[in-house]
Amino acid sequence: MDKDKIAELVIDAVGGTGNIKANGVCMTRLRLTTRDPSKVDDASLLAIPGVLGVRHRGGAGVEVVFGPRIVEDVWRAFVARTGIPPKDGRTFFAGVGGRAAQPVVHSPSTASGGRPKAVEAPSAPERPGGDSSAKDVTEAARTKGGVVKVDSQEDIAALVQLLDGSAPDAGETPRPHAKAALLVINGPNINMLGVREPSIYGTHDYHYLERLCQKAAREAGFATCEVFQSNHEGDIVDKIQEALGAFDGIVINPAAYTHTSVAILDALKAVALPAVEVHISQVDQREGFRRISFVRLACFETVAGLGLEGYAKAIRDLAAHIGLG
Ligand SMILES: O=C1C[C@@](O)(C(=O)O)C[C@@H](O)[C@@H]1O
Repeated sequence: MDKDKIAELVIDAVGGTGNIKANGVCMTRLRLTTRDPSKVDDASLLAIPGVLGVRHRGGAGVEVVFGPRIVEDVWRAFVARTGIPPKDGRTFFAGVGGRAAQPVVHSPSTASGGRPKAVEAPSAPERPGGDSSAKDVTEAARTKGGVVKVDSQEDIAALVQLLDGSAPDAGETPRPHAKAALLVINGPNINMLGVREPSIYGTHDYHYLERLCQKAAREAGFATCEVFQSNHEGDIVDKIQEALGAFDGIVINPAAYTHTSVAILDALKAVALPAVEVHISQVDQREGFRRISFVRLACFETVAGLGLEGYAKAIRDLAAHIGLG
């Protein structure tokens, strides 16, 4: 949908221009201060295309969460329509098209820190290129194209929060998208479940996995779940690209492409949807080449070695990550 139309719908849903006292924008959110917060219609806001959530701050503050790519366009249209200048006269941030690679936490499920944990072998995997720290990304944000400004502790904290997928600040009330859609992607030979190496991958067939994912998605609060499988790298890249704007998160088992595909990594980075990597087997305890995962660099968590049940965990963790439930 056109950003101007989205801005118009936002303005209507918060009670019209007359109800808006101040506005601002951060990397992911349109931040408004209202005159009468009771006029804010959360359901209408959540129904607007591109809106990922609504958060209330203090008595009169409301934040409409869009995500890093579209928020600034919507905000510009919003300012043009309302004529209300930004609160502090500055824009915040734009132009980082995707999340940075997240370090995978290789720890038991009691890992601390409030963010989803990886369920993986305890040994550190080899990862091509290494991790990007938030500091590196912040620096990149300053120097690369399309960037407006990242110059305060608050900006950096917000950037870290986005990269980290960490919990919202105390006092905020996360309200997830009313119709969250999940995409589960499976790579080559996963359609051979039940037949292929049952001692490693179990005896259940692919149809069983599809049903398991559908059930887990429903229970986790997703409104829809598509389970996709392909033996072809390009088809998986196409599917990931098509997910932009159509799905709220991805659970992916790239199978053998895990260990080889920069193209799938790049597609995941391009769409920047929250993603979980899942493997049926304990990849870190098998042949050396299975310890390399390219896609891991674009996923906030890896679940491995839990059999097909690992998909259910990945789906639950993704749901928690995007604020469902
Ligand atoms: O096909 C697969 C399946 C797999 O991704 C798993 O789910 O354990 C592990 C990969 O190494 C392998 O190529």
